[in-house]
Amino acid sequence: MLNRTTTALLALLAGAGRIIAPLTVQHVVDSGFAPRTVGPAVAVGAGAVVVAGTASMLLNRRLQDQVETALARLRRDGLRRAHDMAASRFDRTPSADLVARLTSDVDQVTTFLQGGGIQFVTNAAQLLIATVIMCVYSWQLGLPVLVLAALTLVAMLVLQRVIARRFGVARRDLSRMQSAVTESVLGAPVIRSTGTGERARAKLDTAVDRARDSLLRTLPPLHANASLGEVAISTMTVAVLLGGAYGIGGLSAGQVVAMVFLVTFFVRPLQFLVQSLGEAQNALTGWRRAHELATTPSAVRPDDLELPPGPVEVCADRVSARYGDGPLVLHDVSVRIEPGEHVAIVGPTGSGKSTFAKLLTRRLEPSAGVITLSGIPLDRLTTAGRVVIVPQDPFLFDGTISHNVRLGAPDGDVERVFDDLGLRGWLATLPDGLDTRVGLRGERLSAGERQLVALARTALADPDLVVLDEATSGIDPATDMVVQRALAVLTKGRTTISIAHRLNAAAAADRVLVFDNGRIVQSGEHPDLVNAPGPYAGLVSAWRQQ
Ligand SMILES: Nc1ncnc2c1ncn2[C@@H]1O[C@H](COP(=O)(O)OP(=O)(O)OP(=O)(O)O)[C@@H](O)[C@H]1O
Repeated sequence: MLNRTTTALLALLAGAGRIIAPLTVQHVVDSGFAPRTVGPAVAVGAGAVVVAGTASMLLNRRLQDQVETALARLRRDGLRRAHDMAASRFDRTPSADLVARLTSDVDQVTTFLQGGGIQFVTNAAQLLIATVIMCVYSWQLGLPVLVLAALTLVAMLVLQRVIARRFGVARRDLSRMQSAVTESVLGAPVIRSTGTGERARAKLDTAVDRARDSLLRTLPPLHANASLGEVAISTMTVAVLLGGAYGIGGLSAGQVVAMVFLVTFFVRPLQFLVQSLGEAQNALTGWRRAHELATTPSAVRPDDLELPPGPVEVCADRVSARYGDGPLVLHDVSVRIEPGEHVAIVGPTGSGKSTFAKLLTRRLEPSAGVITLSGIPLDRLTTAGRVVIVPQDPFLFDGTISHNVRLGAPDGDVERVFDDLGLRGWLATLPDGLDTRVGLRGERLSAGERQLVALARTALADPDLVVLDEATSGIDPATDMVVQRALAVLTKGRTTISIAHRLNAAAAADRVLVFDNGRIVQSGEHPDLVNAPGPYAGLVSAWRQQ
């Protein structure tokens, strides 16, 4: 409350300080420029300017401080919520949208403030004070000024709409141009090798031209808006002077001059407020989008249960799944996986293997049926650190190998993990061992090496259920052997469900589940299934031919 009062007080001081000048001018004119009034009037005017300047500076600092602190909190809360978000929702939300909410949307507010938006408050105060003083001087002269101001306001708002619409188109064309530039740069090797440079450049030229034209179309209404302010000031000044000259309102010469000044002090903030309206709306939208993320209910519930220690039993009971409103892609899947069992999931492409893995890691919720881990329904469990998925192409952070494996744990443990997984030899081949930098998303490592880092990371997390999506390509035979050895150590004694794309991986599992068309159509040990009639025998013979 006290905070708000101080802010309002500073705004009034900043606004009123500027308006003292016309009053002192009136005093001097009405005294017939008597030397004894000029000195004090100048002193009062100068004092008012200093007070207004100081109040304005304090107000700006105060508002900027408060807003930036709030924005920092918004960013932090938003990121926490993004981390706490249910995996299924996180997967459905485009990552670009989440990133935008925490960066460019929040930046809109800062841009607005730095672009003078913070003077919104001072200008509003100035507008208010100028209106009151004008009406106190003479309502007969104040009234036409207010009527003209209302007409100007309507015209400005109409222009502002046009400006906003044209800027909207310009922003869309600019982002299309940015996408075209990004594609052209990232896809340069493809464009070069396919000899399609001419076509790619033509496409880019069109995007650049369109963005330029759209930006140019925003200029006429912007200029019209600026001119409108000048026309309004001139018209009102003439109205006040004519009114004053004909004695309307019975004003003294000094008061008429002061009124002329006040007209300027009135129209300028009006113009500023209307012009900033669009940016203020943008900033507000940005704020709202970030706020929406920061206040998303957390998916982590305080009454979530912990998994009992030790290897996990997995049970799916008549589970079906679909993506959004689409058709069912898993139908009535029922299976029980023993604690510590290694199960390989195989099947033709599109048969539902990854969908089943997504259900186990809650990146998708079943549309029917229940999945339990060690007897507890999955949606009642907190599984962080206990259930870990190793994807085909794991995400690596831009840092060292050690940083990517550790993610917070002490260094000693990292070395032990590499020893345990038999990866010392591989580490020795790297230029800086554990301190080798992996680059953005691990681009400086090969696909196989990224898998090794992910396996070490998983081993350090020490999970009880490992869901593994076996990498299908990009791994050379030598690295593959190292990966397989590390995998054997990692999965020992842990329940493991791996989506297998190769014969070796399927043959090494305790049991194979064969998916087809969203159903489990075969289940058993590899030697039994190979000789049994069914799709598995076909898959195996296809693998052998490869
Ligand atoms: N995000 C998604 N949105 C909509 N449909 C999807 C999505 N992901 C998968 N599907 C559909 O679900 C079905 C099962 O796909 P899934 O990825 O589970 O198959 P898969 O057996 O893992 O295939 P692959 O071996 O090619 O990875 C397919 O018809 C696929 O088109």
